[in-house]
Amino acid sequence: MTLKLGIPSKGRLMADTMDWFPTRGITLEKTGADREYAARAVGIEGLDLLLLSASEIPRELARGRLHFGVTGTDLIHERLAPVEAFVAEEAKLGFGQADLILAVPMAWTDVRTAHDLDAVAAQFRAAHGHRLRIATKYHRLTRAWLKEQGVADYQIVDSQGATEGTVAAETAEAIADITSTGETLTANHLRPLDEPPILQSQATLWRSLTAMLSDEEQAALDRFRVKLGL
Ligand SMILES: Nc1ncnc2c1ncn2[C@@H]1O[C@H](COP(=O)(O)OP(=O)(O)OP(=O)(O)O)[C@@H](O)[C@H]1O
Ligand SMILES: O=P(O)(O)OC[C@H]1O[C@H](OP(=O)(O)OP(=O)(O)O)[C@H](O)[C@@H]1O
Repeated sequence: MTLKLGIPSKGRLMADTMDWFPTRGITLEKTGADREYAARAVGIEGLDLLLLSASEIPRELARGRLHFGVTGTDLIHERLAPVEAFVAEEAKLGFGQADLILAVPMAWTDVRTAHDLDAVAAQFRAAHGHRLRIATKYHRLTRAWLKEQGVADYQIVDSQGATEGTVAAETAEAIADITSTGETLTANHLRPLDEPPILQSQATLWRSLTAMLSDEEQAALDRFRVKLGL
């Protein structure tokens, strides 16, 4: 058996990951056809490279099917609890920075803080016949943050993409999502609450704490960490 490293299979996160490893002496190369999810690592023995969905990497690390994985802090914290039971952070990679925030319509000029949101949420059900809806794919992190802030009268609406569009589509009144430049929020007439982010995320290299290791894999793991200067 060989050591398994999972990296995001598409987009900026994959490109930036492929640029980061050569700076540490390991080259990651796509192999096969253009759209084939196949790749290999050059410059290190006994390391299999797997291209996976960024959002599935946390689960594969937790199940011990990957020894190492690159994905965002947001996805790890959303999907694994407690994080430290499943993975150890090996290196922050310095890209993929984004904040998980809660945003409301720009027109809600008097909703600036979590406290304001709580006041609106409390009145919302009486006025509209249903609880205030918050669209997000970050269910766990959003619920935990709202609880901490004392906001109770809301419901989560699942949104796996184009979350900023849900307010205009009238399937939610507020959203919790990742933002970096803020352009998507502005374009969709949304504004983050004046609160620190729910979570600050960046692309990170994680090591599985649950993967069983043969002697051979342990040796490959040690070589990998030394090569990366970890
Ligand atoms: N605008 C952004 N700027 C910086 N990082 C971002 C941005 N949007 C998403 N990310 C980060 O990229 C990572 C992966 O996000 P992405 O949405 O591509 O995953 P995914 O949709 O789960 O992937 P897949 O479609 O393969 O399942 C997350 O950790 C996220 O924080
Ligand atoms: O603040 P900004 O720079 O505008 O970036 C924010 C956007 O980036 C991400 O979407 P992405 O395109 O990665 O896909 P998604 O909608 O599937 O999450 C995120 O979900 C926001 O929609």
